[in-house]
Amino acid sequence: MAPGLLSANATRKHKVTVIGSGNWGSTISKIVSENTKEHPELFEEEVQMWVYEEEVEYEGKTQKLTSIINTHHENIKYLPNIKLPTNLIANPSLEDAVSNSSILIFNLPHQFIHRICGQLKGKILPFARGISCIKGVNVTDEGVSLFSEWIGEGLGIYCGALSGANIASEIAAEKWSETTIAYDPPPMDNSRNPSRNATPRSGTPSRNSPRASADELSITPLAENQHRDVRGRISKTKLTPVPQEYPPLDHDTFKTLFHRPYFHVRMVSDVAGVSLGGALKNIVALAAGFVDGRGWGDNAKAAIMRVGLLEMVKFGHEFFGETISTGTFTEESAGVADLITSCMGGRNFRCAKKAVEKGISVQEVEQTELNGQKLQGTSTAAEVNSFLKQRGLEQDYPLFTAVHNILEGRNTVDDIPDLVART
Ligand SMILES: NC(=O)c1ccc[n+]([C@@H]2O[C@H](COP(=O)([O-])OP(=O)(O)OC[C@H]3O[C@@H](n4cnc5c(N)ncnc54)[C@H](O)[C@@H]3O)[C@@H](O)[C@H]2O)c1
Ligand SMILES: O=P(O)(O)OC[C@H](O)CO
Repeated sequence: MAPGLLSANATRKHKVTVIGSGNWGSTISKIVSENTKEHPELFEEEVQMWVYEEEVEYEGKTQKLTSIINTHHENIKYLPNIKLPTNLIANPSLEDAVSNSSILIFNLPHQFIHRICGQLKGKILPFARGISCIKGVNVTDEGVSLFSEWIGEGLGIYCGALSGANIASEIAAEKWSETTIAYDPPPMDNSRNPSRNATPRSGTPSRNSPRASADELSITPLAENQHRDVRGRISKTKLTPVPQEYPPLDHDTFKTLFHRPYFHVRMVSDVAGVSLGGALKNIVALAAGFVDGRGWGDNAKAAIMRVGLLEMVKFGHEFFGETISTGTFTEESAGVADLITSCMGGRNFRCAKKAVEKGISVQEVEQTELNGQKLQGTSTAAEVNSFLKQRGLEQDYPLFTAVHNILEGRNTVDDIPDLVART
């Protein structure tokens, strides 16, 4: 960052907490800890990582995972053989880990986020800002929401999203990759340096959108105390501005926090597109594993990716059409690139492939092969299916529906070609 861009009033530094310490949680913690150390003008050097405490066997003794991480600087269970920076502190207390943190990075399997957010209510700084690295969707009776919006509304903060073609083990080994961070800074955070967030809001209002009236959408200028939710509506959440004593929380600051020579960041504003791409590609990756496990080869896998991408874009436009940009799916790491890497080597792909090869369930492979790591595709397939079924739309998403039905034993892999034939 050019020093001249930093506000002259910035006397405080941002404290960063990562909530979650799995395979990706530990990798992202490594990345941000390297950057807080390199940028003391913006961030406190020490990074907190909340760890769901476990007892693990290490050097012939049963020990707490947090104490192993803090002593040996390695998460031996979820990210073995990778040295973690010494300024990264593993903390088993959620409340203590988030205390006084102005940047909260949510990075845990989506099945645990409800309970964690419930525990965080009232415990975080009112002006904290979040980045969700979670790949999943939240389905309730009212509809489907993204974790970025669900966290933001639940905790009364603004929350962006990070997602991309990011298999954690490769990034932890510092092999080059790209990612996408979507952050649409609330104007109140931006007023000190409006030119610093040059990326325009992407996406165009949908004509068929039932959710937001035209004058609510991004064509309407916002008042100083307003901001938009991820669907482009004027948000009902009342935000507390980031105090002037802190460096502004904008695209430049977030890029400085996450960008590494081996982890290239592109900043965009389409939070819905970035969040949705990361969630839906996990369903497609299961399908890719199914056909690969069946021995059908690369042509079949490419067909799965083509159909899957179409369903991802269709879902985005149909349910988040107000703001979502097709370009997020077709041009960003969070879209097509994540789809490809996940269908070639992700955990969802690998477990689905092995399940077909061995004639057992994907859940069984997850239990026996992943050493506590969690698949996101199986629950996302069920959640998306329940949402589509309630609306009578299963037939409009034949691949998503086929994946759920195969997981449930109602279809087999051999049915896939006929089920997706019209797409
Ligand atoms: N691993 C990857 O390559 C990768 C890459 C990009 C994004 N992601 C996404 O990142 C998110 C986090 O995944 P991950 O790979 O870090 O996790 P993981 O599957 O490696 O680890 C599971 C985590 O869940 C924790 N946990 C277990 N039981 C718990 C409980 N009851 N309450 C709270 N936590 C509990 C464990 O301590 C562990 O940290 C997911 O949404 C995933 O899709 C993963
Ligand atoms: O291993 P998966 O299937 O959870 O996918 C990992 C990442 O999301 C790939 O970008």
